[in-house]
Amino acid sequence: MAVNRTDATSTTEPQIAVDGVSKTYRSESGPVHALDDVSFGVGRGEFVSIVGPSGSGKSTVFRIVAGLEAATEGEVRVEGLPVTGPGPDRGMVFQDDALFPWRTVAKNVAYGLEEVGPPEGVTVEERVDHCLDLVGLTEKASAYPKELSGGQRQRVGIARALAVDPPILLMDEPFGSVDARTKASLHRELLDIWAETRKTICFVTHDIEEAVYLSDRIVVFSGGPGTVRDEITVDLSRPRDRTGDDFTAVKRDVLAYFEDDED
Ligand SMILES: Nc1ncnc2c1ncn2[C@@H]1O[C@H](COP(=O)(O)OP(=O)(O)OP(=O)(O)O)[C@@H](O)[C@H]1O
Repeated sequence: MAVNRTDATSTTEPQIAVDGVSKTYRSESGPVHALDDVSFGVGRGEFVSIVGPSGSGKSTVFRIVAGLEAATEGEVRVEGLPVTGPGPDRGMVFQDDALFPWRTVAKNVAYGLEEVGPPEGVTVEERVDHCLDLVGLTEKASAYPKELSGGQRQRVGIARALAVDPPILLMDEPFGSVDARTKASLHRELLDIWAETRKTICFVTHDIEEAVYLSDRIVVFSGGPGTVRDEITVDLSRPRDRTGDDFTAVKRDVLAYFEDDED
């Protein structure tokens, strides 16, 4: 079950509310304080990126929002209801595409639908076809993951997350391991999908240019333990020109937070 329905709060709060979240891991070498009193919100239909140095808790907060990990203190609410585990309201895309090698592309995309069923009025096959079309992989439906490029595998991961039609897409460094050119085309495709589906996207990256290119807003983390250092609204029209003066100025603003970081 995704949420605990006994604790609904005000409807005026953002769709995703990360509220005073701290996280301490218990490891063999002692406790690791990964997050300290982290709060931020993500509005419905918004594209928000979390950036920060390595080890600042970006993946940890992602996993807590996804419901894969519990907060030590504080809570995450989605639509006002505390997250207690993963749910079909939050699709996840990871850096490691985590596809099933023994399943075809179509069967990988169908995976989540086998549990929750297709959206009303369509069959599993129609839904899979639609999602493969969204990511431009229709002709690879019968291929196996090993027959795909890294960028194509990430597209399958996105199609799989979209298949159950979650209102929220959580993405943890999804393009971290693809080359720069593929990354740029995946960026354009993701923005097209976002514009078409109006999903809320929460995106973790350490690539500042990627964050400025994609996001409405950037939440800047600082490390040791992870805290929210600032939030930057990216007030640039789309499509964005990575070489433009405005773009470069925002990038410089975000970079400035990293330059005086100890990391
Ligand atoms: N399962 C775990 N057990 C113990 N410590 C952990 C665990 N997962 C993460 N940590 C620690 O928590 C801190 C935050 O890690 P996290 O992976 O969230 O950072 P990050 O910002 O995503 O880093 P990166 O950009 O390098 O992926 C780090 O000090 C890390 O070593």
